[in-house]
Amino acid sequence: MNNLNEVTHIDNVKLSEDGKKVIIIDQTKLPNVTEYLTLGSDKDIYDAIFELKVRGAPAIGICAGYGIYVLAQTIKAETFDEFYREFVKYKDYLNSSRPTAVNLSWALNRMEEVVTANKNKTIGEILKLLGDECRAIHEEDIKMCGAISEYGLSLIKDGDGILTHCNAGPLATSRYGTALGPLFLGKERGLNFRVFADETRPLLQGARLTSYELEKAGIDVTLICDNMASIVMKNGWIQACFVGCDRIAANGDAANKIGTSGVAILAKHYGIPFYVLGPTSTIDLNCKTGEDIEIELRDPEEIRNKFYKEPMALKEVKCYNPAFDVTDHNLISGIVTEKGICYAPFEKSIKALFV
Ligand SMILES: CSC[C@@H](O)[C@@H](O)C(=O)COP(=O)(O)O
Repeated sequence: MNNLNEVTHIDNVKLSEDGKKVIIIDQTKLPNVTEYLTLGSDKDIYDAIFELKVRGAPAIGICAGYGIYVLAQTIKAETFDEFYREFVKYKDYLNSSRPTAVNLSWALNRMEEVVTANKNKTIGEILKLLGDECRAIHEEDIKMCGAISEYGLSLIKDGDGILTHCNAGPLATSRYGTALGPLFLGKERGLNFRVFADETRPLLQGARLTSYELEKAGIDVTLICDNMASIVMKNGWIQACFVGCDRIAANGDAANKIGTSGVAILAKHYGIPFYVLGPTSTIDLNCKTGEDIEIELRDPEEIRNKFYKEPMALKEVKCYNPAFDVTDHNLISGIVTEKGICYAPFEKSIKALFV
């Protein structure tokens, strides 16, 4: 296996062989240590998602699917009603771990539908179907990332400079990734891109994960601080911006890691195309616009002293720490999904994906 293959085919979330545990790579330890964690309890799974040990919208969905399956197997119930009551408790608990990435509730709802559609079956049969469903969620994501990578690759050419924000590579998904997928696929086909990765304050997904994945795969990557995006664009080094997404509203407004909307505004200023790449599982038609998307607020300590030996601000200093922002659809050149690329007017092109 070459390094490229090792990166694109990493097993960041999987089910244990006996199907009773979820195994993840602890992304908080990367890039220094590759440590696998085995999750068996509801608290283990909740904490892994809340603490970003597993992160990235599609990976969270895959982990939630496997997680609820693992927990469903521990339910002691004589009747369907007893089983369903406990199942919903676990589902609601996992669903409350993070609010913004819709893939979490999307995967959990899919799993619940398996239960409700099969009330007449035995609990053993329902468990078997749940096992099939969570594996299908994972398999489908692998296929979706492959298709997104192909469509994304059609938007860029050999030698282009691409700016990305946060991490939307294999660690955040299943294989290849979304925003980084076209770059890995291009590399496989002998194309060379020059990537600028925003470090992505405050949790540094760009520094810790994106530059790690790209460097390991032999792709030309330069890490920059978030406030350097403007200068690299002005220098003429960026031909396109590729970012992932956590929830896309029906009008094309797209929530992604905090700082993404700033990149889009800069790109518009410099006349650089700005693409959002994500699976249709990240589209939430229940959100009419970005206004309907809940933005996760996280612990101020992540700004004050995470990753520093000494705190970087006084303990009493107020901090505002939204984990995501919404990029206005007017700033987006195209939304790349596994079913094709949506262009403005997004309301129409997004709707067409679901007919
Ligand atoms: C393919 S992952 C797309 C997004 O989930 C990603 O860009 C992002 O914002 C992740 O945020 P995180 O807080 O690290 O889970």
